[in-house]
Amino acid sequence: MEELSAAEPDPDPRPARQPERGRERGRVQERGPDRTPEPGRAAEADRRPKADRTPEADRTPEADPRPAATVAADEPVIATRALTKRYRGGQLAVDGLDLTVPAGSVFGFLGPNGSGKTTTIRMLMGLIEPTSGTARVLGRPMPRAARTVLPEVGALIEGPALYGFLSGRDNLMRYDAADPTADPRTRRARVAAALDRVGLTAAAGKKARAYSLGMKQRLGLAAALLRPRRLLVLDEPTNGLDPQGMREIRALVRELARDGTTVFLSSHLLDEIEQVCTHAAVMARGRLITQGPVADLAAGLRGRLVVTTPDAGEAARVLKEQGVGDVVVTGDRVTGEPPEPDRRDLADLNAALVAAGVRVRGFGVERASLEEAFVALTGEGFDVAG
Ligand SMILES: Nc1ncnc2c1ncn2[C@@H]1O[C@H](COP(=O)(O)OP(=O)(O)OP(=O)(O)O)[C@@H](O)[C@H]1O
Repeated sequence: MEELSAAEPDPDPRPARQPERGRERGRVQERGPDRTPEPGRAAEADRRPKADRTPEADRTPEADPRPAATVAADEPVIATRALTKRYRGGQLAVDGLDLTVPAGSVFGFLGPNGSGKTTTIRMLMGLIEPTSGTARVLGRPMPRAARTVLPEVGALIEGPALYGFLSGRDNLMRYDAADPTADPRTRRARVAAALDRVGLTAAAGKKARAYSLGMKQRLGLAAALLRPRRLLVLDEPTNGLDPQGMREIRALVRELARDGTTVFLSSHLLDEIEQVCTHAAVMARGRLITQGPVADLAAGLRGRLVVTTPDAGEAARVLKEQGVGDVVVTGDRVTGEPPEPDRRDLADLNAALVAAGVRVRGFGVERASLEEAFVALTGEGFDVAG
């Protein structure tokens, strides 16, 4: 959809599909002028020295006139407590969610289709009211503090709403002009900097309808970056992109994070989370399964023993004899569950293989993947078809 859509009166509108994006899944066109934080709108970032800023906790948020940017440095950028959404039809989409997104993290919000990711994001952005529970973004309660919080947040929820008949540059000029706090005298420079940031300078004069999906996503990011943001919320930012487009968006996200912006991105792609994120939360059927640093999520799991050998059959026999479980032979690879470290040393396993005349080319333990962690935690596969 290229045109800005008008706000829908229904507080829980169920999404229209976006045919041009070729998505398999329907979603709301969130970026209507009244419904989504305008990418071009932002308040001045707080420039007071840190020492002048006091923690939020002892203040009444409503009575507090300070901008959201004064949130204490160690306070989570997003914190929800028992956040719950039951849609009018009775569907429990989000069930008692306690989410903590640390400042400075690239936080992956992972879950199969229908697990409640978009519903959570819509509550965080103040687009829909929770049924119960609370959500704080940049230290302020949402949706109550949306007016002060949203200017600090750049959001790309589904594809960006663009005017196809305008060039990329003119689309950004429009977004910037919609920001009452944006100085028109510096508009051109701001737009040029944002285009440069996302690598669209060369294509800035082209009409947006001629942009590839990846270019449209980048233009959406540029719109979100017209002003400095403390938090970027990206809903499935690489969905529908080709591998090159995915790489570009991921590189951009990493770069933004290096500059100190907290990035909250939803995805149903496990490897994307592993590649880009420092932290992650895993959702299934509206409930939080786990959250924490990505490195820790799979660390609790034992990896799989992998032996590469031209003598796979013999190796499998020896490994079973040595107490290795679930031995699987695939070509010249033999894998299995290593015995508990206190029962058998890996060096002894290797020695046993060699003693039996197995020619070992490779021997090691492969780290468990996030996917294995997910399967272990939920007892079910990570089925993206939901
Ligand atoms: N407006 C609505 N009215 C009724 N049910 C809804 C509405 N929006 C979402 N749901 C339901 O709530 C559940 C969670 O949906 P949600 O879109 O939040 O999940 P998701 O993890 O973002 O999935 P996807 O990636 O497929 O969008 C699903 O069962 C969905 O059908």
